[in-house]
Amino acid sequence: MSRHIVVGAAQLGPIARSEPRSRVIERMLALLHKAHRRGATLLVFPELALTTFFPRWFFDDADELDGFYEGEMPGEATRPLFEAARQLGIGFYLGYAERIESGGRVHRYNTSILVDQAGELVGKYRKVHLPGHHEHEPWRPFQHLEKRYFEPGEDGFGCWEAFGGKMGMALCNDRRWPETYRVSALKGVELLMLGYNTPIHYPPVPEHDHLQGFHNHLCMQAGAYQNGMWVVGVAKAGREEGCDLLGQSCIIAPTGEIVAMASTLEDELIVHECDLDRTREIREHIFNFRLHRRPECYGVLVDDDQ
Ligand SMILES: NC(=O)N[C@@H](C(=O)O)c1ccc(O)cc1
Repeated sequence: MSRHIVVGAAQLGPIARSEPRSRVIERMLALLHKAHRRGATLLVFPELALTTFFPRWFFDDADELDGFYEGEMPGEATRPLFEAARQLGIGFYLGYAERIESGGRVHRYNTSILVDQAGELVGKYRKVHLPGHHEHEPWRPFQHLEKRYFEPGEDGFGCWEAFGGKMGMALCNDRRWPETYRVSALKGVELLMLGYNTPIHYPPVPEHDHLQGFHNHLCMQAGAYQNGMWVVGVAKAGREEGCDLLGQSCIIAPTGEIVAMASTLEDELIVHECDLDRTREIREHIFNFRLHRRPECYGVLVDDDQ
């Protein structure tokens, strides 16, 4: 089987709070068809791709909050995406807010799924590194209440055999953490998909606002190179409900080089043919984990007593 995958990154422009799921799905279907025409067999959508980035508001009303979550996947609104995937033979990664009831309790996660070219679910990932805060902080111009609205995923990072390779998933803030890439690489991941919603303004440290684009690429390029993997980072971008979100969606080679990048803050498709065997240029040489890694010196990474 060919080790080349034509991958698309489907950046989304802003989604208004009032925009119905059906309209967002239409936008996503347009990108899916376009990606198919350009030969892609895998399309990566952003984090929380079906709604506006709702953690920017404090909600008192549980029903209003629940309106942003999916109780089933596929559900009524998202089924057309699965059907198009099957008809066109193009798989996808999708980020969404997941609400489940289990053990008599409600659980909410910031989740992504991987769907194959037959429209079948391959895997699910629940965000590990939840940023932001838990309580309402009225001093902020907008909230970042991910810690309130989601539980951290307990399954950690995975590796899914699909599309002729080994695929990994992460979400937004995960991309800033080296452990995300290293754990994924140790599990064999060759291509890591990653959706994000990144406000340009960072209320606790506004001195860093002008560095958002730099930090975005810095961590993903370093993660790709230091672990010899392809990274596909996909934004929800533009001015959404008065909040500016970073764009610059990109596809990064295992050498750390950006090989494709979005140039707008709107719905935009970028495509690249990724040769999964290029992971070997790095993994069999400079970052040959078996030969050069020294885990006996890294104990403090996982054990606070060392
Ligand atoms: N959706 C996200 O995970 N966004 C985060 C990121 O871009 O890393 C993030 C982290 C802290 C903030 O105050 C705002 C946004």
